[in-house]
Amino acid sequence: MTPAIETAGLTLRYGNFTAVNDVSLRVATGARHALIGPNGAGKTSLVHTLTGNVPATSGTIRLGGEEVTTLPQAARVRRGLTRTFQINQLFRGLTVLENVSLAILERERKTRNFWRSAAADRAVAEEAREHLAFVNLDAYAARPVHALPYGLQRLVELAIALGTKPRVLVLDEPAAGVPAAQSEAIFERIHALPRDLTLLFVEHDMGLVFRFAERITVLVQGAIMTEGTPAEIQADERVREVYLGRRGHHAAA
Ligand SMILES: Nc1ncnc2c1ncn2[C@@H]1O[C@H](COP(=O)(O)OP(=O)(O)OP(=O)(O)O)[C@@H](O)[C@H]1O
Repeated sequence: MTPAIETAGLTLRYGNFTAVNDVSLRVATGARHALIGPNGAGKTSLVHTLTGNVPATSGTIRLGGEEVTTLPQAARVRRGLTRTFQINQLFRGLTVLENVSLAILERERKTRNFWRSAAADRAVAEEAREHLAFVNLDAYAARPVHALPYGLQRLVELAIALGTKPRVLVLDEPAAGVPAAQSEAIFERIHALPRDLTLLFVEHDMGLVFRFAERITVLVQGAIMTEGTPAEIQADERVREVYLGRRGHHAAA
């Protein structure tokens, strides 16, 4: 089966520094695939190139078999590759419902001639409410985003991403900065996403990674060190060494 994402020799340089080094990654359709590695390993840089925030220096990126290497981010989103929005990208003064509705409106405006009408507005609000119900935020729909606790704002990010109708969702530390009890709740919602939606996520908490990932790629100094099932990665001496710090500190230096 054609992978949801496939990169070949993907490289990203910042000046003389190679942040992503010759990465050939395959993410299967419907996968729950985690990207892990010590601080500074290049995880976020790899996400940036995949989603089109930063152009790759060399190599290729395919989305469902179609090459998207040089497409801008918005064009990749239209093809179904979405990255969760960061909190600072939310319209914090607008309500939760308005934020999710805007993502849907943007999608509709881009994909077909979408004339504003009462019926269209109703359809958008209805879909937005469905996404909010999915992340258990129905009760917060009318609140301004800034009034929500941080953990709930992160769930708004997820609802907004769903508003783009993704086929592949890339999540860069979806629960970072959130108290442990709430990060469980965020991952529980991510876990409940439809099985045909491919998930690639960066996560530091190994407990969450081993519970929710089915496939794990380990990145060290910009390159793939190994890839495997959670059991394989857990048993891998080299991975342990990286996380115990010796090579990890070196990598982060
Ligand atoms: N815009 C930039 N210009 C120059 N170097 C950068 C830039 N962005 C990141 N880097 C460097 O690239 C390396 C990889 O950073 P990146 O943020 O991708 O790692 P990471 O694995 O996501 O780390 P963390 O787990 O700490 O978030 C780091 O050494 C970082 O300092």
